[in-house]
Amino acid sequence: MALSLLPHANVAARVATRNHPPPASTPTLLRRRNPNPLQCHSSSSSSDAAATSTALQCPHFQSCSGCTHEWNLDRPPVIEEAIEFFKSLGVSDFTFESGRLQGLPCRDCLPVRGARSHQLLTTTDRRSHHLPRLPEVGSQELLLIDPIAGKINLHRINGRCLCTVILKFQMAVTTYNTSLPVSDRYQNGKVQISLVWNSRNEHSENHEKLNALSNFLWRNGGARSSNYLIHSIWANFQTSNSNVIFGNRWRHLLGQREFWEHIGGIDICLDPSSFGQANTQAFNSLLRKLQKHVSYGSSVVDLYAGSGIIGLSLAATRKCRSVKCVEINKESELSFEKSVSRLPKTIDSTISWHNTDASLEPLRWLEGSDVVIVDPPRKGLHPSLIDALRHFALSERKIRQAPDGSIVKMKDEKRPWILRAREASVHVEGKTTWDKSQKWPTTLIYISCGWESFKEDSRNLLSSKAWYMEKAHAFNFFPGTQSIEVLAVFKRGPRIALAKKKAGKKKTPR
Ligand SMILES: C[S@@+](CC[C@H](N)C(=O)[O-])C[C@H]1O[C@@H](n2cnc3c(N)ncnc32)[C@H](O)[C@@H]1O
Repeated sequence: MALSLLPHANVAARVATRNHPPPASTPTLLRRRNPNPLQCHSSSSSSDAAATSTALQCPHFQSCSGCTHEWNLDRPPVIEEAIEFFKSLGVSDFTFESGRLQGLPCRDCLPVRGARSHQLLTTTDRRSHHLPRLPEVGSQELLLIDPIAGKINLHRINGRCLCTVILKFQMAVTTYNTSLPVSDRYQNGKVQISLVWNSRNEHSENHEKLNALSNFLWRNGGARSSNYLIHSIWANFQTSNSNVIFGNRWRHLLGQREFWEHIGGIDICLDPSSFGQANTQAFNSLLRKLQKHVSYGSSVVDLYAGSGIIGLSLAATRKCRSVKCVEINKESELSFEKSVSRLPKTIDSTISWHNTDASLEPLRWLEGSDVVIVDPPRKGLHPSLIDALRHFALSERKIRQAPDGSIVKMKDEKRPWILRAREASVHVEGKTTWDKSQKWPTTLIYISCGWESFKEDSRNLLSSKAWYMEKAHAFNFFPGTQSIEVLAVFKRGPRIALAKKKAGKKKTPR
């Protein structure tokens, strides 16, 4: 079934890797969680068994463009560079959690091209080979998809080619089924399918193909089928030729409307239109680590917040006095609202979600919080936000001297979209009234999925000595790739050497 779609040279290079598994070595730095059962039972710890347990074990490796290495998945090559990078910034206790290595990612969006193959919709594509497999269907009269290497091949539905009507599809797996023991939930996940349709809306021509396709999928994988694997089917309408993944119009077609996950200690609702992390388990580990870096009762601003998972999880687990989420995608608002509705009633936190561009007026969003969280897209932080982070950190004395403790200039703003953005789209008031005296973040937590942009942003932040980096952790969100997810904690001010700190302590009179 796997088709060789890569250029020849690329395939040859991978064959070479496959033929020579490197010796299994797990440096002390690399701590494995949920080790593969193979490894647990190998008290003889033969190097073969160890090498297998950290191998990709994917039949599509040679034909799929998703993964770059097949062996030692618990130590992606980029880790060597990361160790050196963090050491150069004064962080020598950098940690890397490799987590579970096989069958993890829960979300992917793949383009549709070409026409070949004989499958309904399997999930044996790049990075998604773990997803529950949908039944294979031999009929050539129906939709046939082969999601290898991101190239999904459509055949025909009722004799007509579909390639011109469907652009791509997104699949997301929910493991939220509280009637199952936690250990069984992953294997029993259900798939939410979003079909990105090349038309303006559900009434445009081709709508009968959309209905036929979704009904076909539902009949074969929906709640009443013997292979119940599909959680829901959505359509998105997108006619643009640009790189934009989704259009603005969404329609829920079949199955359950709400898609829930339990991450970071809370229930989270994720509509297909809002951002969702691809590896739920690794993201959960990241959130657990992040929570330890936020003091109880902090005020938090969560920039690039998506549907607010990070901020809401902190509100619940760190009893934050306030959480402000800032996100540019309006579609995430509904998911945020639904998640707020399931927060424990005991939470006494003022929570808000603002639909705006975090790079406009960044000082306004930073003011009044102890902790700022940034989780930007791959390209990293906006220059205006980096400037703002450096600016207030360097202007500390000026801030203290300002009569109202504020350095945000209150110009007479008239632009309606700025004024609208200042108002929270969602606002939940806490019960306790806190002292609202002005303050500025002393902790900056940077979550990054773009290693190159992260390095550059870190250098920019640190160059003025406005911040120093205190801790750094990385997580294996996509085993088999060079991609790592970084969690870095910065503290305001210049780094105070440990020796100096100790010396200072001795002098303190008792
Ligand atoms: C990597 S995602 C993180 C989302 C969220 N923190 C999470 O973990 O689910 C980046 C988010 O930044 C949002 N974003 C991109 N540019 C933005 C901007 N200029 N201002 C605010 N949000 C932005 C995207 O829409 C996306 O939801």
